[in-house]
Amino acid sequence: MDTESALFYRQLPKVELHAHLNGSVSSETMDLLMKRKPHLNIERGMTAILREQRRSLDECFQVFKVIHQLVDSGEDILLVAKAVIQEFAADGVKYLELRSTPREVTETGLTKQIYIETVLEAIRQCKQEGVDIDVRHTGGISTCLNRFLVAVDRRHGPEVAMETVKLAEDFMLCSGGTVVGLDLSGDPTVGHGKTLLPALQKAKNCGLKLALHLSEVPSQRDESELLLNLPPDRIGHGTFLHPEVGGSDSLVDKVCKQNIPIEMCLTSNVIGQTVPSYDKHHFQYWYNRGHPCVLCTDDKGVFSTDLSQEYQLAASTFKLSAEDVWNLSQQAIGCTFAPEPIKQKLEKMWAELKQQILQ
Ligand SMILES: CNc1ncnc2c1ncn2[C@@H]1O[C@H](COP(=O)(O)O)[C@@H](O)[C@H]1O
Repeated sequence: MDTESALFYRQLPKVELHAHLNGSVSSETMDLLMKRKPHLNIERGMTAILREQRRSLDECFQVFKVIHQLVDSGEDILLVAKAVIQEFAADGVKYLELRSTPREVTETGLTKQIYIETVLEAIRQCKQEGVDIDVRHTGGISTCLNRFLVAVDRRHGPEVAMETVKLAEDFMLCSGGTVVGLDLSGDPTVGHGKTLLPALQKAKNCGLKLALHLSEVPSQRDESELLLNLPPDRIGHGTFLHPEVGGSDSLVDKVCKQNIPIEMCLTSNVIGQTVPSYDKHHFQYWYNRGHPCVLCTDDKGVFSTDLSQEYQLAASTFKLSAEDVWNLSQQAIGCTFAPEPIKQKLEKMWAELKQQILQ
């Protein structure tokens, strides 16, 4: 990327809606964690995949297992969550919805409750520190607005999913609006979404927004048919929804009629080889239909990317003008799970920055 366009993408105000906390840990933070736990013998190449490399999805999921060994206490979670938020903010992200799967680790005293509380504490501290810096330097907002989605890992089955929904509901009610929704993620080749329907339905009924990974691999057509009836509020990936790649018109109809935004993660999909190359990415299909598409990073640490690079990649691959790129980043505001006043605040921020950045 030449420096001038790199600056444009960095300065572009952005919204990040699909970021898994443990997949987003930077190599700098990983180095710190590895130093703290030398007995694990984990090296850099085990926690991140270079942009040029290709892996099977299964190999990508092995990487998360390694990272989970490094991040296994409340102290670790506070460290990674704060660092990830600060890195997104430094990349020009103005609003971030982080997602993470609460875990329990007996040896360190970590419980799922403490896990979520710690992420919320990290968000609180970043807000506090951001405000402080803002006051001292009067230099614009130095952190981003944050919301949190509690993640259900599909591998753990329906009972754990139901427990997680209950936990998410409790936190939605006592987090002052920070916990806004539920994510369904995990290895898409494991389990079937129909067993998770009661938990997802319960989440929806209690007011949690649903961001569901759908059709990330080709075998999920029936599952997507079923889950789209809920319906979800956003779709993660949606790589194999349309008929050209083995999806169906019925799936496309459901997504379009309900106008469900799709979170798209170019680098992640190409490295994980669910998409053969950038120019074959399904972004093109949905963008050409005028459907709301939100560019996201997925796992910026594991896939060695950041949101500025994802915008730059989409622009160069699909020949988007600066105005198109601007509209894409602005459209993402409407796809957030933020309440109306926050959306208005973001719209105002975009309007104020437009002249300065697009000139
Ligand atoms: C590559 N595409 C993907 N598809 C599905 N699930 C994914 C994912 N990338 C990440 N995760 C989910 O996020 C977890 C790591 O972050 P947290 O420990 O929750 O913060 C992974 O274990 C997986 O469940």
